[in-house]
This record gives sequence, structure tokens and C-alpha cells, in this order.
Amino acid sequence: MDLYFSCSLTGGRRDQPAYAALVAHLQALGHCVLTAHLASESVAAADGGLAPEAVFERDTAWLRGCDAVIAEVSTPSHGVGFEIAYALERGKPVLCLAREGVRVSKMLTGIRRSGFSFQPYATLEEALTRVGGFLAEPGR
Ligand SMILES: O=c1[nH]c(=O)n([C@H]2C[C@H](O)[C@@H](COP(=O)(O)O)O2)cc1CO
Repeated sequence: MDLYFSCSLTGGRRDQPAYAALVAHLQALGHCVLTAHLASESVAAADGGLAPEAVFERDTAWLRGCDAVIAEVSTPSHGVGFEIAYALERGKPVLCLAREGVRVSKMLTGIRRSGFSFQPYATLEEALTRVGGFLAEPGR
């Protein structure tokens, strides 16, 4: 599948190790992660130094073309919130993952739409298992 992985950049990089593990797992399963660069350890590599307009046009085109979105939402991010809404309005399946115990906006935890799933995880292994379940039935 062509997957859009969404995670915080400007919002903060505290959860970067989890982003890297998730992207590596998706790629090991044989999926194409359109936004794999976002998991890079260096913010410069993740951001790529593009102009804002170029980022917006590229990322919205990827969101329109992808098969599903996987968002790590433990660190609040304007961009991630926007991407989730943009994908949902276009009928894309969306999985939101968050570390257990972090506070997440009710604008995410309150979504009740088919194809949308919000799932807390206690360990990285649990997050990877949840990804597997989502990808087995992305439209559920
Ligand atoms: O340089 C960028 N490249 C890029 O692709 N994004 C997208 C992808 C991420 O899923 C999301 C992160 O948003 P934010 O920067 O507000 O945390 O926005 C965001 C930026 C910087 O805002």
C-alpha cells in the first residue's frame, strides 16, 4: 500500500524514535511510506528545507493519492491535525496512535467515523501490533 505517515515536526521531536520504528516496520512489511523522511533523526533531513508552498502542495497531493494514513499524535502538531482532517474528508482510512497517558485533543478522540481509529499504546511493540490490525482492515 502507499501509506502517508504523519508525525510532528515543528510541534517537537520528542517521539522521533517511535516514528523511526513505525516507518521501519511499515517498510519491512513491504509498504511504500511516502513520507519516510519525516522519521529521520535530523530535523533538517525530515523537513528538507522546502518552501512552505512546496510542502503544502506535495503533502496534500500525497494525501489525495495514498491508500491510508497512519499518524503518531503523541506530540501535538498543527500539521498533523490538518493532515488527519484533510484525509478524513477525502474518505481515507486513518489510524491515530498515541502513547498511553498523553493528553490528546477531543477533536481527535471524539471522531466517530468509519475508517477512523484512535488507539493508545503502552509499548512500541503494541503500537506495531495495532498498525498490523489496521492494515489488515483499513476501511473498518
Ligand atoms: O517541512 C515540513 N514538511 C512536512 O511534510 N510537514 C508535514 C508532514 C508532517 O506530518 C506534518 C508536521 O507538521 P508540523 O510541522 O506542524 O509539526 O506536516 C511539515 C513541515 C514543517 O511544517
